[in-house]
Amino acid sequence: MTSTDTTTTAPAFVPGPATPYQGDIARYWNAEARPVNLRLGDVDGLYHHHYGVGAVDHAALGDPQDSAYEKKLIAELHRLESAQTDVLLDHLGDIGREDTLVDAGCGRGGSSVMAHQRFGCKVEGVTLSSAQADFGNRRAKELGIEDHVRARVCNMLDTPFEKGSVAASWNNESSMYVDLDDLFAEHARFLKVGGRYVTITGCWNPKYGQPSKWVSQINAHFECNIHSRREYLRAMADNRLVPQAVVDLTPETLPYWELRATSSLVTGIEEAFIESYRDGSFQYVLIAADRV
Ligand SMILES: C[S@@+](CC[C@H](N)C(=O)[O-])C[C@H]1O[C@@H](n2cnc3c(N)ncnc32)[C@H](O)[C@@H]1O
Ligand SMILES: CC(C)=CCC/C(C)=C/COP(=O)(O)OP(=O)(O)O
Ligand SMILES: [Mg+2]
Repeated sequence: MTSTDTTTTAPAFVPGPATPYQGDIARYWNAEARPVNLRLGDVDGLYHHHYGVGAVDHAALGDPQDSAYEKKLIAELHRLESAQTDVLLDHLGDIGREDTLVDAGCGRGGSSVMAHQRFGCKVEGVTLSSAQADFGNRRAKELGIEDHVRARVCNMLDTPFEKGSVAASWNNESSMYVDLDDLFAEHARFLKVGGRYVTITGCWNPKYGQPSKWVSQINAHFECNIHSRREYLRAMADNRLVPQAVVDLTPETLPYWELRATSSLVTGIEEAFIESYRDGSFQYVLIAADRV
């Protein structure tokens, strides 16, 4: 058979979006090509669609007047985004090479690749975007890990994974696109009893009262629907997910945003994140939960 002979393989069945909203989100991510994501990913081939955590290494950045400064700034923002994934992976518990993990809302697959590189396990990513799934599968092939890391076009509320078959799963900045009860019911279905679920997410702070104007601006910018911290905890409790750790990463992510706001790659959403984190209306949170 030649590489162009397709007669023996039927094309995979890809269902259409479950709702018109999901069609909007698929179109959004199919068209997305912001330099702030592609140029950061080009640093080492890990492509993320999430934000960074940790202190800025000012010594590594050097003098802003230096001609190499912009390149160093991009590398530093990317380092902080990969550090965010490391924090998420730190909370997955003991994962073995034989385990399967699910990356729900996997984007271009950066977190999936890092999980495989750390644990040697299989990682199944799902995204609404065929462009993202193709991109992630192409990267996995280039890295020679396509038998362990795979992305597919699939609604994370209705996945093909068997009941109780998954050791751990996560949503890395992807839970603001779905109803949390539906989301956690699906994770609880495919996770093993004793398995681990982790989310890193932006959520509005019930202590503030209602979503602030900044939160509304972020929702409009990304066409998403940010939930409150209370909604996360309630929906987990209702779906056999018992929080083991709730970590407020807001102070850890602010330096990333303050640095990003000085770069040439700004997208215009920086002020909304900085102001809402500062006024306490919005929080960057990690929740790790046991499937009981
Ligand atoms: C902000 S990106 C995060 C990507 C990735 N988790 C990361 O950290 O790089 C949001 C992702 O959620 C996905 N998504 C949104 N709703 C989804 C759904 N119902 N099913 C599957 N993926 C979904 C989008 O396709 C996109 O890949
Ligand atoms: C914390 C919250 C509320 C996140 C919303 C989800 C989202 C769009 C994340 C970043 O994606 P990206 O990396 O594509 O965005 P950008 O282009 O701004 O870097
Ligand atoms: Mg980004």
